[in-house]
Amino acid sequence: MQQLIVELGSRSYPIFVGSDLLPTLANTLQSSLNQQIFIITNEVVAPLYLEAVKAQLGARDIATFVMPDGEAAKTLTTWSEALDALLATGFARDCTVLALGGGVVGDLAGFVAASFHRGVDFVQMPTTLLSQVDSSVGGKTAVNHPRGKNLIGAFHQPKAVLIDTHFLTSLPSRELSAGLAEVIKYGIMADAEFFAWLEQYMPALMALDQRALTQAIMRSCRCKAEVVSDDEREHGRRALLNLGHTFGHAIEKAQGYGEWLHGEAVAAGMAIACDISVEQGHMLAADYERVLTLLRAANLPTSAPASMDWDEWQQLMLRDKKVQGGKVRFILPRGLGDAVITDKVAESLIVKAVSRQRG
Ligand SMILES: NC(=O)c1ccc[n+]([C@@H]2O[C@H](COP(=O)([O-])OP(=O)(O)OC[C@H]3O[C@@H](n4cnc5c(N)ncnc54)[C@H](O)[C@@H]3O)[C@@H](O)[C@H]2O)c1
Ligand SMILES: O=C(O)C(=O)C[C@@H](O)[C@H](O)[C@H](O)COP(=O)(O)O
Ligand SMILES: [Zn+2]
Repeated sequence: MQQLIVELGSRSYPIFVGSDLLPTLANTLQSSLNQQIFIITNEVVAPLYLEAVKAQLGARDIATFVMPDGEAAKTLTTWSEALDALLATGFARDCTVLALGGGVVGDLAGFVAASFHRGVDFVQMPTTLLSQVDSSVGGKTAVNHPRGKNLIGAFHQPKAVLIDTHFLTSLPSRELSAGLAEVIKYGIMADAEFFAWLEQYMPALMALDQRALTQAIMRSCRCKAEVVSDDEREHGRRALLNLGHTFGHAIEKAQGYGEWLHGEAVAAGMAIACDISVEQGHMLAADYERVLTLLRAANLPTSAPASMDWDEWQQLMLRDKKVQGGKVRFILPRGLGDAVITDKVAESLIVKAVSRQRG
């Protein structure tokens, strides 16, 4: 098992990464779990892993909320139902909310933990690649709104994150690819060497090679942890983790939550951001081609759906949480391993980039 720490002073927490952590779960999480544990999971993950997790928690008081599957369930309605179930347990403020599932479960459970009794302990057991490399770390919790993605939520850091790569053995390949989009994101925005490593190891990652997966997860979590430690509440550089998301969130909303997976939409969004950067004379055309090649090697889309017109793009992007003074702020790469936050992008470049079709 490997471990790293998200440094946040008195709220610092460990991330444990390994390939068979379930049997020693209680030991590993001993200091992070309370006596009363409210597990939030979903209808797909529960039959696969819930009993095994409960069996490891020993003589604790355990209650469970099983939510519907999918992005469409990341709503205030599900959040409210989870809170009803939690209130019905009679659990007190010293309970732990444990998220067992992908990013949808984690984001919703985190918001339940942030709001129950004004905030209780939260532990993440992410079961998708995307949640293991990104959403379980950093404390962004949220639900979607018909007007846009993640519009309602809170910052609420977990007490611990337990990443078991064994979970990935049951993950559908489309979901694996979606997770790889966020992995590739770290390479583009912050780490050119990691990007080159991914070019070499993408076939191994797609084949679920355990060594390669562990390395990719560790490097991704290290990158995210470092950014979060530096700027927990996104006053500045944390926004770089949003590379591809201004476009991606617009795609997810426009297509109907769950039609495009989050990672797929982010992949297309990153291709658009790189395209703009090339047009602005920053990213080299050759590096842009490397990005497209790597996204394709991970079976990810590299262009937006043709059905979206410019009015829809504009409307949706203006609801992005990075908007300041009525201006949309974009995360644009300057080259591989480097990105900036900017509101200085000619509209014509954006129109061109979102409507360019590459198949
Ligand atoms: N909070 C953050 O910092 C952050 C970061 C990135 C993404 N997100 C959010 O995360 C969400 C996407 O997360 P996701 O990609 O994990 O999607 P998801 O949670 O919908 O999981 C993907 C699918 O895989 C299933 N699944 C989960 N674990 C499985 C397993 N081990 N075996 C088989 N099936 C399994 C799920 O039931 C679901 O059908 C989005 O809502 C996105 O906005 C949040
Ligand atoms: O942790 C962050 O910060 C991120 O931006 C990570 C993103 O991958 C993630 O999708 C996040 O939920 C997006 O945040 P939002 O503030 O744009 O809703
Ligand atoms: Zn994301």
